Formats: sequence, C-alpha cells, structure tokens
Amino acid sequence: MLDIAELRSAYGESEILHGMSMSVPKGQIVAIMGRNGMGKTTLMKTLMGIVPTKSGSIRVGDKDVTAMKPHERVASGIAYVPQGRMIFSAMTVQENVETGLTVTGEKTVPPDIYELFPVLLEMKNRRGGNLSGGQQQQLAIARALASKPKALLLDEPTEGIQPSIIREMARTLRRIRDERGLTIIVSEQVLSFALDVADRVMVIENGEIVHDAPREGIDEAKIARFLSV
Ligand SMILES: Nc1ncnc2c1ncn2[C@@H]1O[C@H](COP(=O)(O)OP(=O)(O)OP(=O)(O)O)[C@@H](O)[C@H]1O
Repeated sequence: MLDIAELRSAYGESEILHGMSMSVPKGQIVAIMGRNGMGKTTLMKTLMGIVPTKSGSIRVGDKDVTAMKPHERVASGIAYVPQGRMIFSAMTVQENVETGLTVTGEKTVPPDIYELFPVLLEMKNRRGGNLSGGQQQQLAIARALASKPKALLLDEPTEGIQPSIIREMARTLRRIRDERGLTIIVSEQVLSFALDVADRVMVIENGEIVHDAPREGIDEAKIARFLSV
C-alpha cells in the first residue's frame, strides 16, 4: 500500500535519509522507533512532501506521489498528524475537523468520525486550544481522518500524554485500522505503546532502518537496546 524505495532527503546539503526502502501493506500498523534526532520526523515530512525528496520514490497504492505537493499527496490518500499535533487553537473543534474536508469536497463532518471520538462531539463548539493534550491528539487524528486517507502517519502521538490515554489511543488506532483498512505508520519512542499498537516494529538510526521485525515474537530487549544506546 505504502511503498518507499531508495528514498533520500536532505535539509540543504545535509542528507538525513540515506536511501530508505520499506513496503507497508494495507491494514498494517508499523511503529518506527528511534532515539531523538535519528530521522523519524524527517521521514514523515518527506512522505508528506514538506521536506523535498532528493531521489527515490514514494507510492500510495498504485499512485506515485513523489513529485506531488503536500496537498496533492493528501488528496492521493496520505494523512499526517504532526509532532505536537498542530491543531488550530483559536478555531472550534468542529472547524478544526472541517479543515480536513477540503480534499473530499464534503461540507459536513461524517458522523463516523465523531463516533470514534465522542468527546469531540461533546466539545465541538469549544476552541481547540481549550482541550487537554489527549483531546487535542484525538482532534488531530479526527482531522486527519476527515480527508479519508488510505495511509495515516502519526509523529510521536504519545508525547506529553498520560499513560491511561496512551492505552486508549492504541485501542483507537487498531479500531481505525480494522474498520477502515488503513495503513498506519507511527513514529514512537515509548516501547510499551509501540508493542501495544503495532503489527511490526522498525528501528531507525541515522536515517537508515537497522531493524525490522513482526510484533509477534519480537525481541523486546533488542529493541530496548537500540533505544538506549
Ligand atoms: N529543519 C532542519 N534543518 C536542518 N537539519 C534538521 C532540520 N530538522 C531536523 N534536522 C536534523 O535532521 C536529523 C533528524 O531529525 P529528525 O527530527 O528527523 O529526528 P527524529 O528522529 O524525529 O527526532 P525527535 O524524536 O527528536 O523528533 C537531526 O540530525 C536533526 O538535527
């Protein structure tokens, strides 16, 4: 579903991704783990077209999106929940979710989005900035789902969120995957969340994938070593 081949990207002269390849099938949840500065955010931004691709290719289903602008990639089926969530604080919850509708042409938020996140329906007229961290994360995911993606990218969604809410987020992401057949890529530093949510765990170091293993039977100690070095 999401196929990345020999992907290289850079900030100016400084190359961060050095020819990364991965193939994520429909309905799979992949956790991309790695310490600070290893390239997780750069990978997400390159997939979205925010950081330019130097070479290599990105395909969503049968579409090559490598040369597309970010909004065209969203229309082609990739949605992104950035690190820090980046919701619009001054806009209401409903207005925030509606910003995700621009590529679908729908005028109103589909009810199944509020079914996933009932708290957002209760708070739909509140300003985004008045929500708790966990509620803002739900709002950011709801906004991303409003564009009806095939692939959903989440950059460190657990950052600054309480453990009980983190467990609920893992359940919600699996439910989204099950109900919508989405492919989900989540970058993460919290091992317990990655093990809870993912079907497959990858580790990124210095812009390269150094470990790739199915969740089932995973060597947790080995992953922990990568994260602690
Ligand atoms: N705008 C930028 N300009 C230049 N270099 C950058 C920029 N953003 C990130 N980098 C560098 O790219 C490398 C990868 O950073 P990136 O943010 O992708 O890592 P990360 O794994 O997401 O880390 P974190 O967990 O802290 O978000 C780092 O060496 C970082 O210093």
